[in-house]
Amino acid sequence: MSAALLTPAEMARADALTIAAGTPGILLMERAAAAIVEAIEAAFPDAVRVACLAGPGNNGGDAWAAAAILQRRGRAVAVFRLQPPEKLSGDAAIAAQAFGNEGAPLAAFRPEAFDLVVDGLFGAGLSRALEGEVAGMVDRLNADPVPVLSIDLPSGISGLTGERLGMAVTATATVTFFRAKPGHWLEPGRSHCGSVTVADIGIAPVVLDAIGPRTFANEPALWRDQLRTPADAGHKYDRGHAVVVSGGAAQTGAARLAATAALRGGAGLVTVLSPSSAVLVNATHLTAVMLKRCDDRATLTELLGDRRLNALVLGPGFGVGAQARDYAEAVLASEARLVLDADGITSFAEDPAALFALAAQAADRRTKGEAAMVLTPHAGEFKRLFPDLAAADAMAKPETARQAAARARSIVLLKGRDTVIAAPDGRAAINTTGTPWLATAGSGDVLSGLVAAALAQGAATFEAACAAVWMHGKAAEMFGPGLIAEDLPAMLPKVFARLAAG
Ligand SMILES: NC(=O)C1=CN([C@@H]2O[C@H](COP(=O)(O)OP(=O)(O)OC[C@H]3O[C@@H](n4cnc5c(N)ncnc54)[C@H](O)[C@@H]3O)[C@@H](O)[C@H]2O)[C@H](O)CC1
Ligand SMILES: [K+]
Repeated sequence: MSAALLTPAEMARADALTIAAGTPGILLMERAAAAIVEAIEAAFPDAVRVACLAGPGNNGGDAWAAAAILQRRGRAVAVFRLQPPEKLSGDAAIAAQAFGNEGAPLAAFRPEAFDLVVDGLFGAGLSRALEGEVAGMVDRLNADPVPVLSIDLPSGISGLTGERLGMAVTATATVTFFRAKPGHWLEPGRSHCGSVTVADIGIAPVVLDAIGPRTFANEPALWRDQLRTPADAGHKYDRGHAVVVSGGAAQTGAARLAATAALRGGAGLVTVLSPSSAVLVNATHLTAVMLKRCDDRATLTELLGDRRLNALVLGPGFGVGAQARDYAEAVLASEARLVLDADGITSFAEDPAALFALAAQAADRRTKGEAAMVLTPHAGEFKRLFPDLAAADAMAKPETARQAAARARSIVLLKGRDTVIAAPDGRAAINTTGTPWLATAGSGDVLSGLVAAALAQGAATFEAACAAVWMHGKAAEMFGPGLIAEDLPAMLPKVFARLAAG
């Protein structure tokens, strides 16, 4: 469960359970402070003049406690605080008292006079936008090149949604405790954190049993065991047979990108189903990927009668309209699982409920009612199927995707700089890989193919989507700048090697 993310409320519960089990809060604070200092020693060994900014609560308490340790280690430390020590309460008051002096008012802080700034203004307790002198100070701090280490969260960032409340500190590094929060992985919070360290401060993982986290960082631990390598599988049929439906003669590239990705992603066999008008075009481009003619729903239904064809991608380059709806219905009536993307999604914009009903029927036929469909919308396509959820912009992205997944009885893979994958049972994973270069034509087609590859191998539907998103992003990271969609499938061998290396 190391991939579990805790909301600020769940984190407070973890604190409370730990304190109730006998660990004094001040000890947690001292361990937090020790972790902060350790991160400073590692990342900023030469910082002599350190400013610790202390807010009115326990985030500030962490800053006072860290200042005391830094001072004992010979660094020139100055505390700038929103409240004088006598105004503090609880553990923060204890930590402030333990520091040698009462610090100076925040207004006296000048970033340029320091080698490092420790941001202990607000953390999990941030409840409204930064305002007044704090807002002005954060502005000045962000404008200055001095490195910043934020405690728990960059002040101004919501731990739940990653949103900036008004404005927020831009940190070089962030040290959080026990488990990361959604705000460390969701934009813009992710971009404000710099490098994130999750420190162990003695909270026992057993508290997670009581908390029951439902949000995860999308790391291989979530799904690695669901992928099959040729070693596990006896022969190619054991790794399934993915199918991609091609568009007409002028729109065949998207399907081939998805098909190539499905093959590279580990499906044992891949077939492109092509309308007669595009068979020749597809045939001239395909080698290991097989090709079959398919012009209507009856043919598709007959082909899917062969249950070895167990995963199908519909949408990329297919065209918006009734045939897409017909084909989706045929797949959901079969034993194959469906990846519905692009035009396939848009074709249901007039009647999303019809799609969700088909998906629910398909799920009801599966063991444990497992989702039979993965929807892979970007924000615009998401809005076509879930206009009300897309409009609820105060809702955290994992929650938006979760509600959509429950409504659609499908896995919702909501693409973006911070892609979120959600399941009808409430689980949501925030992706941790990728680069801005992925915003290029055809990148989504490749992702759909990778989802189909994992489904073909028999991975559970949620884990298949998580694995595909992680590998898609890792392939982009490993390729580097100048990426185009065609470059991605060829990177998969390196991604698999990285996965095998652990
Ligand atoms: N999680 C752990 O194991 C530990 C967490 N620690 C640290 O505790 C903070 C959370 O402390 P808390 O007192 O609940 O909240 P904050 O310090 O983040 O906020 C203080 C206080 O500020 C007020 N406030 C909120 N928003 C604003 C605003 N925009 N302007 C002015 N004032 C605001 C509000 O009243 C808050 O209560 C956590 O982040 C960790 O750093 C433990 O110390 C160590 C273990
Ligand atoms: K902070």
